[in-house]
Amino acid sequence: MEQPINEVEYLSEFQNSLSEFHSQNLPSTSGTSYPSSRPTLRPSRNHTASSTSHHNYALKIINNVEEHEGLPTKSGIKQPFDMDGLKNCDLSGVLESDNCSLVPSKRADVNHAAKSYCQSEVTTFCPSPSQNSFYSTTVYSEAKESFTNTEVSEWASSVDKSCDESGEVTNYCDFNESRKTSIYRASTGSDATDESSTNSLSSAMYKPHKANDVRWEAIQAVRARDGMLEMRHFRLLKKLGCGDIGSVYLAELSGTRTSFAMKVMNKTELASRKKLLRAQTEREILQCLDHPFLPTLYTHFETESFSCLVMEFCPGGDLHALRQRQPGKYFSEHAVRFYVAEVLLALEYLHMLGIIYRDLKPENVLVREDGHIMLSDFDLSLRCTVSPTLVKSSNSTLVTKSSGGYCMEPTCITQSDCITPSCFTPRFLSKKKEKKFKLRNDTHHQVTPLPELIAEPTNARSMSFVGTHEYLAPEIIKGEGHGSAVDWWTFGIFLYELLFGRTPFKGSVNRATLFNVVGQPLRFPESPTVSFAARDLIRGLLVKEPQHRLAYRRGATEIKQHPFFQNVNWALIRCANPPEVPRPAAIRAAQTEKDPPGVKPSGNYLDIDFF
Ligand SMILES: Nc1ncnc2c1ncn2[C@@H]1O[C@H](COP(=O)(O)OP(=O)(O)OP(=O)(O)O)[C@@H](O)[C@H]1O
Repeated sequence: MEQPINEVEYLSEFQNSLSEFHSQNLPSTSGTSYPSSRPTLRPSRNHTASSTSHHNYALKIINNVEEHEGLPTKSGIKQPFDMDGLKNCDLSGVLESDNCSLVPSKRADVNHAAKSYCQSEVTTFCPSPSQNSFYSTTVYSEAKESFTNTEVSEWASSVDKSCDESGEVTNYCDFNESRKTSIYRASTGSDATDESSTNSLSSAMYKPHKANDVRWEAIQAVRARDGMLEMRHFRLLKKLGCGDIGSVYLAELSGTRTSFAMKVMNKTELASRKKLLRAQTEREILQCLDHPFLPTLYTHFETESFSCLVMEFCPGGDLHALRQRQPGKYFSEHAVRFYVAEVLLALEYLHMLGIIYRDLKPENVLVREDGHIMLSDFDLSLRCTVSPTLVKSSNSTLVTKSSGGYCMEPTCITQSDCITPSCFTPRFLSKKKEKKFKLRNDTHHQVTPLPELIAEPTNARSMSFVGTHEYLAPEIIKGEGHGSAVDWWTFGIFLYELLFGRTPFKGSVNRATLFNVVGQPLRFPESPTVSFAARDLIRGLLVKEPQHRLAYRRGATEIKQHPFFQNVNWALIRCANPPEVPRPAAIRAAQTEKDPPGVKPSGNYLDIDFF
């Protein structure tokens, strides 16, 4: 057996060799430098001060618009901020806690609805038993006010403290027992804790859709041999990037030829920056995901100094970089349809689990080895309860039959001009069987009413000021409290950016951008030419009042039914040919080449220090 290593030395040695490498001033690996990623706004560490400053900042934008060059005057726009509302809105304590309201819900209904929906496979993938237990172990409580604490006891105690200090928070926080602690307990104690060794985390081990994954098999084999995974099992090959709460490394599971992305977070730093909870939220969210367009957490382990998340490695870079490489720096409508359709399925799945993503932007959409996407970065996500409702049921026999079938949406039988026909039939079917399959499906569709499940956490509310300037929804900027509709706003901005190569409300500076989001109407550039359906979808999504926004009530279901997606086969999109597949040489380069010199970590941490 290999000798255990000192991971602090190991990592610092690795960092040193990287700096040495940088100082040699070697040419960039890619030869192309792209504009750095747009930083994400995060709640400040000081809740009370920062919450006030957010709103002061927002109010200042409106009250002092005259100061701002090139912006319309105050009289030129409707007063978009509710001053009285803000006065009455004490945000202390709720800012960083990301509290949300809990929908009173009957456990049985939830389980039944979720189960029926899973059987139908409308979303392609269903929550595993761990997710079902997510619903069933939730402590439901009726929220007196808009906010109910959903965080761990560690957090509750710090909020309690601020409640004592401010004396006002209790009006807004209706604490219930920590449901997080009842589902996943944070591993804080021991030096080396692989999740497999922790009972409370064992549900996270159940990933039914990973059965044939070589990486999963390699991990399981090491577990079977050594008991649990530790740092010594991995060889860190290169630094992939650096985020707000940690650095991501390309890592090889020693003795296997499998690569992973390992997010390494320094626990002392997390604690001193009060980011432990964010890190824990991200880990807990990753643990319950099992979806083709979302990251797989292969394992998590803790060492004395670090908390490490081992995820799937995406060698294709992100959509932000990929867009820069397109002619005109925008994607074709065909490619856009593919990417946004996959993102939509990922968001739908997240909402079904009560997770509001809140940080959609091309930088967070990574490209897998096969060209399909993976939504990454969950440290800003908001968790809340969701009450799935089966609004349209179908004959149970047919639903069962369909669960083994391929296609549930009425639109999916039409041949597509936007996504190659190969995606409409499973790859493993022969031509003859394909024909039969299509016939059977056609008939099926004519007679089978589709079940429709609404799993939109419509009642969730958070007051956090989080996101990326160009992607912030108006309700976040205005501090009105926001819910799942923010994901549909960002989805609209994302769609716009991929189609036009820029976001719709970008101003010369961040202040101007925020002002434009709130006060400026949506406009489309004359070129490139984009279909009416695409523009209509964007118009529906970029409605400033969340309650009038497309998908506000019925979530992704509404968007999937829009003509822009008319011919998309939702159930089989994961078998579709992606617009671009990373070339083997590019993959090899991503895996073997060292970092280019002077690479600045993307996604730099940006506190709201400019307020
Ligand atoms: N699974 C992955 N495969 C390949 N690269 C990855 C993977 N996950 C992250 N990265 C790279 O590592 C960088 C850091 O990722 P991380 O999720 O920690 O933060 P971020 O998204 O950049 O920023 P933040 O979390 O601060 O918003 C990313 O920019 C991305 O380039």
